[in-house]
Amino acid sequence: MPDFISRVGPQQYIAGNHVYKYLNDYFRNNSIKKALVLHGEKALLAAKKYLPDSFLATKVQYRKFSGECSPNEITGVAAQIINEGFQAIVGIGGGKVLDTVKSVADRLRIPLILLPTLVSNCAPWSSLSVHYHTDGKFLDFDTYEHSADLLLLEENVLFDSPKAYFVAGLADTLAKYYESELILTEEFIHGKTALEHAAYFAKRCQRIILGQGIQATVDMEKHIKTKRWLEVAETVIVTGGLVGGFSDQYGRATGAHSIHDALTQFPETHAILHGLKVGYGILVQLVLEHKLEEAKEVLIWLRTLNLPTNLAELGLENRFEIKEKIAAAAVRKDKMIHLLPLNVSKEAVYEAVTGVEELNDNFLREREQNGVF
Ligand SMILES: NC(=O)c1ccc[n+]([C@@H]2O[C@H](COP(=O)([O-])OP(=O)(O)OC[C@H]3O[C@@H](n4cnc5c(N)ncnc54)[C@H](O)[C@@H]3O)[C@@H](O)[C@H]2O)c1
Ligand SMILES: [Zn+2]
Repeated sequence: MPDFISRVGPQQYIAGNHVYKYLNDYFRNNSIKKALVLHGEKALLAAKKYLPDSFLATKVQYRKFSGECSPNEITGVAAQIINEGFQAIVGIGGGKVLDTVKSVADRLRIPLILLPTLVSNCAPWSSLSVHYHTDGKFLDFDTYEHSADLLLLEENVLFDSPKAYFVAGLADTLAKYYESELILTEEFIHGKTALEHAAYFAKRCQRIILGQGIQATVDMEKHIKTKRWLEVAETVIVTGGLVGGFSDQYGRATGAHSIHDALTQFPETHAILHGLKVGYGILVQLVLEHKLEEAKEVLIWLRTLNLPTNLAELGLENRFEIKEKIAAAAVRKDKMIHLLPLNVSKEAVYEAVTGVEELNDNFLREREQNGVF
């Protein structure tokens, strides 16, 4: 087995205005006469006005997504494709729809076309799917040899998509830098071109998101589509995807995502979007690494975006039992936190969670002293 495998990204990637028009060319160039479109309901509503009025030589049929990227859904979609002779699959939606069509395309080895309708994570870019049981419980994930054949990022659809997912996507993408920093060290990546690229893209995620993420969110609120907004959106979808694409197991989730996973044991956090729990996880990881200045920088960034930075804002009490449960779950043997080149114990995570509370208290105290309320 090779040391690591790069699955860089889609064969073709087009971002811009009215890019769905390219679908007709793509179908014609690849002699696709019949294609199935799997779509979310809101996703299709958002995408519809940018889709071609008609498909020239291709019969396109729409199928509504069941809501979960489950083995049942994948088998059902694959069966329809086989029974009705579709030659390609198109996904229109968020990460769950895209992950489903990726699994179907891998199973049937047919062309895969992705039209994401959210700026929430790098699912449009990556060659992997996260699978769930029909009831929404996590099942497993699968990586594929083939990436998407075509990825179309329609700026208008993405710009009009819900801001909450965008902001959560920023925090999730920011984590890519902090989670891989201790692994993709200068010494380790030296001379390994793919890993050097991964480290470059991870750093770029951090720089663009900390530097421009807040302003891009304001642009979205004011409904002013700026170059800056586009750059930040592509950072979430493309640059974030390139980190994992180039680095395989070395650029995976580590500390912040283990804290995220530990938080999911509390029903109070279920309604909080994935990226927000990961954002809090970055703080815990940085305190664990004793990087208090960086933790403060991320804390200010998160607070400016009104994202949770402490237990109370996650709906949890700052109590011994809660912190103990978070620490115990985060350091379970199978957790990615152990990929960090640190000896991470339950006690250390407990201390880090406590440290994040102190960081919050200090920040609020300083702010009060400076007369800002
Ligand atoms: N494959 C990967 O590399 C990867 C990476 C990160 C996350 N994921 C997976 O992605 C999933 C999460 O994806 P997600 O956050 O993109 O959301 P999602 O696919 O769960 O969709 C969230 C909601 O947004 C709605 N929606 C989609 N487009 C919309 C639009 N334009 N306007 C209004 N509503 C719209 C959907 O109908 C849905 O209700 C999880 O299953 C996660 O495991 C996969
Ligand atoms: Zn994540």
